[in-house]
Amino acid sequence: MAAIDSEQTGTVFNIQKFSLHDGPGIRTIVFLKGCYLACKWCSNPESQKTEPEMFYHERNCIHCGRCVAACPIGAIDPKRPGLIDREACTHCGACAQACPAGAMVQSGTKMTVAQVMDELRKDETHYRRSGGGITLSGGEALAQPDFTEALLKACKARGWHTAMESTGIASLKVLERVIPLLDLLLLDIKTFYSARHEEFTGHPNEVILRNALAISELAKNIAVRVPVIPTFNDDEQSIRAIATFVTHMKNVSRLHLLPYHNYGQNKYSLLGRQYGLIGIKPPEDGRLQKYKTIVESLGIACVIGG
Ligand SMILES: C[S@@+](CC[C@H](N)C(=O)[O-])C[C@H]1O[C@@H](n2cnc3c(N)ncnc32)[C@H](O)[C@@H]1O
Ligand code: SF4
Ligand code: SF4
Ligand code: SF4
Repeated sequence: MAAIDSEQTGTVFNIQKFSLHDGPGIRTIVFLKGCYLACKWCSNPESQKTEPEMFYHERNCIHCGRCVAACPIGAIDPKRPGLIDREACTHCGACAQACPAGAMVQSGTKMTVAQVMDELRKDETHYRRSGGGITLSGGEALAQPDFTEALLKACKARGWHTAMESTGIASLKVLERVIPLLDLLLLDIKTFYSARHEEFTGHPNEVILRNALAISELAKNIAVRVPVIPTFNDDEQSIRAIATFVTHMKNVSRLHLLPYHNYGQNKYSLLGRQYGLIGIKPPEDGRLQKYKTIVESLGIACVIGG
């Protein structure tokens, strides 16, 4: 394996330890910032922009004005600190550093591969004992290809199991560098229909579908994941179309149906944004069972949930 670039830098917004999801055993999930899509239901809205962003927790705010004084460009409203001119904001982080109350909190920080590895190594015994490892998530880890490649190489050099949650959006060159470093790829296919994809995620899906076929030649083990989102793809035709597409892919061990949840909804207001799917309820269990039967009828193992 080529030399590992431990000084490669990426923007990370969370390192979540002791996860029992997103791969086998006990895992650490490394969440990277930046995404090509903006799915209306996304539970990690803070992942979508590449740069660090500010969460404003109104209930913690003591209205001391320190963030306003610290901001070098006057982007924070003196009367309502939650009103940040997010277009003008340069992501310098001075407001969060000045806040004494944990009301202004920065999401996203630059880290080197060496710094992330220092964190991951603390749980190495758990990975070894449980057959676990690390999972890259986001955002889209492929949007930071050099960092992702260097981090995966560092993990493989220690013999850890590696996984990545992804939409597979990247150039073929990037895919060829990154995908072979994974023991498991959790690959989202959100819908087969491009116009519907564009309406709900901001982008069409031709590249995603084309890449999925290319990836399936490169990957050791793919678990396809379909977030089942009412008003978007929560119908038999949509699920059958995805599953039929998956029959043309190689190295797929199973397809997961992920029921919609609204766990990330409150984060939208903390970021000064509108949630795109207000009032939508998770799909009913009976419908999910029906979709599972459809997927299995095409010869694909199917699991409801992560
Ligand atoms: C946050 S995404 C990050 C990885 C990558 N961007 C993707 O979409 O595959 C991780 C997983 O969460 C799922 N997800 C995001 N928001 C969800 C929601 N509101 N309900 C159910 N699943 C959701 C995605 O479909 C994906 O499988
Ligand atoms: S991150 Fe910097 S530029 Fe943006 S609001 Fe805070 S202090 Fe102002
Ligand atoms: S520094 Fe923190 S507590 Fe003070 S006004 Fe700003 S957000 Fe509120
Ligand atoms: S692709 Fe993933 S991270 Fe990006 S917006 Fe959609 S669910 Fe969120």
